[in-house]
This record gives sequence, C-alpha cells and structure tokens, in this order.
Amino acid sequence: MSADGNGNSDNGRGIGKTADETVAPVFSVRNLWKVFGPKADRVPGSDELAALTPEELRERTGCTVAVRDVSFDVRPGECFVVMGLSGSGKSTLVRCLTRLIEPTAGTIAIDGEDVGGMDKGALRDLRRHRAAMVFQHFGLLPHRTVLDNVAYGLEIQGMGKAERRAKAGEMVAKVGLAGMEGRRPGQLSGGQQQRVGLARALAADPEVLLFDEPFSALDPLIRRDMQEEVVRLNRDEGRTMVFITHDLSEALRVGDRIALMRGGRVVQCGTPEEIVGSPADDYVRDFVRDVPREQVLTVRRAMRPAHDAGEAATGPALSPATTVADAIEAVARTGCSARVVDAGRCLGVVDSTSLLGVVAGLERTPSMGGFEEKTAA
Ligand SMILES: Nc1ncnc2c1ncn2[C@@H]1O[C@H](COP(=O)(O)OP(=O)(O)OP(=O)(O)O)[C@@H](O)[C@H]1O
Repeated sequence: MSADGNGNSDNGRGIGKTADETVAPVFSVRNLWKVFGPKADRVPGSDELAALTPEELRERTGCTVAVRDVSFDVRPGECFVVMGLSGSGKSTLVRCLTRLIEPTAGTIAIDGEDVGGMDKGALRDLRRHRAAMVFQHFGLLPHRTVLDNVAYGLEIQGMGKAERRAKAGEMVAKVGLAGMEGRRPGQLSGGQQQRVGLARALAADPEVLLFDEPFSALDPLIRRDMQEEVVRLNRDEGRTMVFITHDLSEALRVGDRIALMRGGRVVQCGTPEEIVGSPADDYVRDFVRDVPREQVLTVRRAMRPAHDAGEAATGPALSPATTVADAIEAVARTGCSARVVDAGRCLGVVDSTSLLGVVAGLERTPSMGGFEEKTAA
C-alpha cells in the first residue's frame, strides 16, 4: 500500500492488499434474491420460472428479478465495490444488506448476526450505528451550518451539545473542511457538500460505510479528489466499505475487491487484478477491454523464475505488489531485469519481454519466459 523499501509505489490503492480471508466476514450474503412484482417469492424456488429470460418472466408473472441468487462476503477493512451497468441490480443488492429493501429469499448476516431476524429497533440500530449509508444526494439541511449538519445524527442519538459539536468538528477536519464549520450547504461546492455528507456518516462511527454512487454528480476532478478521500479513509482507519458504482475506473481505483453484476447476477467477484487479468467470461473481458493493464496488473503476473543465482541476486528489487507500469520504469531505467522480492526472498524476475507480454495481454507458455497470444475462452 505504501512505497516499499525500494521506493516502489504500488499506486497508492493498495494493490495486493488482501483482507485476511481467515477472519470472520462483516457481511455474509448467501443465495440472495430480490424479485419485484406479485407473488414474488414463488420465483426463487422455481427452476422453471428462474430459467426464463427477464422479458418472459415479466410477461408470464409480472415480476422483475433485480438480484438473482447472489452470495459473497465483505471482509473487515476492505472496500468492496459493487459494479455494473444501469439496472444490473447494484442499488437493490446494497439496500437489501440493511433491509431498506426486503429480500425475497436468501440470508444476510452482519458479524454473524442474522439481519433477516432483526426487529424494528435492531434494524434502526443497524442502519444508524453499524452500516451507515452515504447517498449521492446527501440530504443536507440547508439552514444549518456545516458543523450542525454533521452533528445532526449525533443530536438524534441524544448526545449532549458540547460533546456532539466536538465530535462533529473532528469529523469536519477529517474530511478536509476545517475552517468551513460555520458555512451553510448553499455556500459549498458539490464536492464540499459531499464531504459534509461523508463527515455526517462518519460521525456515527459505523462499522461499515455503504456508498450508493456517491460521486456520480460531481465533476471529474472533484470526483477524483473524493475517490482519494475514500481510499485514504479506508486505508488510514481500516473502515469497511461497500461502494456502488457503474464506473469501472472508479471501481478499480477504490476497490480491494469488485463484484461485477449483470442482470441481477454477480458474474465475477475478485480483486481489480483478477478482474482485469483473468476475466471470467466474454462479458467481463469486454467490460475491461480498455483498462490500461500496466496500471492494474502487478509483477506477480509478469514474473518468471530466475535463470541462475546471479540473476536472482542482481537488479532492482520490487515488492510483489508493484504495478507493471512501475516495473517497466525500473527495468527501463537500469537496463536490466528486476527481482521480485518478498520478505527477503526472491520470488522471480521480470524483464522487458515478460512485462510487455502482460501489457499485450499474452498468456505465458509452459516454456519458461515465452508468451503466446491469448485465445478467446
Ligand atoms: N421498486 C421496484 N419495482 C420494480 N422493479 C424495480 C424496482 N426497483 C428496481 N427495479 C428493477 O430492478 C432492476 C435493478 O434495479 P437497480 O436500481 O437495483 O439497478 P442499478 O444497477 O442500481 O441501476 P442504476 O445504476 O441505474 O441505479 C431494474 O430492472 C429495475 O428496473
């Protein structure tokens, strides 16, 4: 995530940051369905109905399947992105997590606790304290100052005035708005208003932040700023996040893992590197076609065994999380192959052929070091 001992950055996102798979997940979702329409609950149980195309199903039953048999875990400390085109089911899926939309079938647990079995009070607590939502339309109160907007949620919780103003001040500073506490929302840019919305969600100190396309209304530069803010919050605080977007570059920038949705299904769930480097099918391959591979893929994919002990001991040392783009720079600068080193051990070597092979999307052949054109799956 940070520059390694050799000054090799892995682009700041934390490529290679792998949330520990052995720890218990924050959210655990199994076989989740959301069907809109009359007698929706007959659809998940019926092989015949579930096999129909969306159009056939609508014609025969009047139902729309928004989420179709989806299972995944969100691990502590990760930024889990739900990505897909408009209508693919992203918002419905994430709203089901806290039952803002009632699932039709399947189970959801938060920290092992069944969300389906929660009563009204527990659900209120879940939405306020455990999994707070940051919306695209941040719903700020126009007549209140920035500070009071941020403190609003704490006021509802019954926190005393001095304490909530101190806490709100801390959050305002955390999102980079120190000095603007006394302004009203109308005196802020769209990006600054979004930061107030973020500070308000953070003030409740939720275990998970759920973002629903939070930045899609912002202009590109401010949007980039906000993405960096999210990455920073995730990295510095280790706060778990679920982030909806239809924008692939945003997903790649903020996500530790990405669930790519199509027609209510998750067609692939994996790290940006897995999605771009090993697309699960032609749909995903098409989706990631224009991604600059060298900025997402790491030297792990370009590595080959060292030819001899000499090669394994010379050349610049790179961490396994180094992007191919940074490795190309290191190899070009020094004019020799670079070693991929982890905890003092040389895992392999990258050279210009192996790095260019990854950029070109070629598959490594069994004969060490060679590449061949990738054939469509
Ligand atoms: N209340 C509803 N009643 C009927 N159908 C719905 C309802 N809400 C959503 N849908 C349908 O469910 C599907 C998934 O919608 P959803 O809003 O979850 O998609 P999305 O990926 O978030 O889209 P967008 O990016 O446009 O917000 C769509 O076909 C949509 O028309």
